[in-house]
Amino acid sequence: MTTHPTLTIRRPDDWHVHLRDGAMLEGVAPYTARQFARAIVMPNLSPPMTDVAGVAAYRERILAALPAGSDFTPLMTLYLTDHTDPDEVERGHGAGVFTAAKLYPAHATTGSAQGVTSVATIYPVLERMQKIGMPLLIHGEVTDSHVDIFDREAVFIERTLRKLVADFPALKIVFEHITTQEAAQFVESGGANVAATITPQHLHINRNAMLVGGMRPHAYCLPVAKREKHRLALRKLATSGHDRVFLGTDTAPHARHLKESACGCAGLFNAPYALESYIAVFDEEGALDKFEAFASENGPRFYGLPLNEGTVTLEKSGVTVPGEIAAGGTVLVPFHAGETLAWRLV
Ligand SMILES: NC(=O)N[C@@H](CC(=O)O)C(=O)O
Ligand SMILES: [Zn+2]
Ligand SMILES: [Zn+2]
Repeated sequence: MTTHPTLTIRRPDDWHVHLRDGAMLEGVAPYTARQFARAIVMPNLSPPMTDVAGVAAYRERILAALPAGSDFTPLMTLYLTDHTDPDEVERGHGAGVFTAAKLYPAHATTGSAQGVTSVATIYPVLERMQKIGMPLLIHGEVTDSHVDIFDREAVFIERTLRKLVADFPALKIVFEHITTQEAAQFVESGGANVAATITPQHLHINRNAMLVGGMRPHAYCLPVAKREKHRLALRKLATSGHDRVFLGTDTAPHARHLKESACGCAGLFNAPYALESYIAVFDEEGALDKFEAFASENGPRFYGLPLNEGTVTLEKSGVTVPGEIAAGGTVLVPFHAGETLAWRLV
């Protein structure tokens, strides 16, 4: 009998997920709950989650969608708009309903039509968040039609993020799903209050995966995958052991027919094999000793939350990802569809 190498780590969390609502929520939530103890749940539903009552009710729907016996904890977020009231933010945070608030520049991504038109309009909200110690999560892309889509993250750093960080030196900021060398450098050289999440897809693929040999909608997400040098910079940062960089899958399910379309939706469904996808990268980079910090320690430390008790074990015995997964009365194509990954969650 051959014995496979194994790796046991403290139970991990996912600091960026889209669980959706209704039948889709019921279909996808068990995949995240199987791999992670907690997850930051993004608020870009339609309509978006803009108040305490709405977010509290959404949390109940998530808990109701979990498999019997699951101890998964959804950590909820508020969707910021031009009209967000600082008092509502503080009330929801104080009541334990909002873990964080999410800044979507208006029209940057899926479900961002009611996002913030100019960061200046929410300065009173950011003042309050800084005061009460509530993290700000940012989809960091400009939406200016004159800016090339591959440059939108790097331009956001220069036009918006540098000033934001300077104006709110004590505000905890998570630069979500970073995709560029510029973002990696910004976070690495930033202060103790600036962190980033990195998705599995941006560690595995560059833009060729989307465009070579035909248009491949299942590799399309936002921010869009960039050229190879950016992927390599992200891999270096993720596997470096840097303590302000952590796991956030950005699992974002869209029905197959809505992705395979003349105007396909942005987002990858990576929840079912997320840990398998990440650990492949750490193994390839010779950095398995850094995986636990990235997956299970850096996130809770940055958010000021306790580390999870318990462990999960991964085994280097291989797992083949199915070509499609039925969920929510429709069909989803998972990230790595049809591929065999070296490690599997035991
Ligand atoms: N990442 C994506 O491509 N899509 C996300 C939105 C987001 O995180 O920007 C979605 O909700 O579908
Ligand atoms: Zn986003
Ligand atoms: Zn997202």
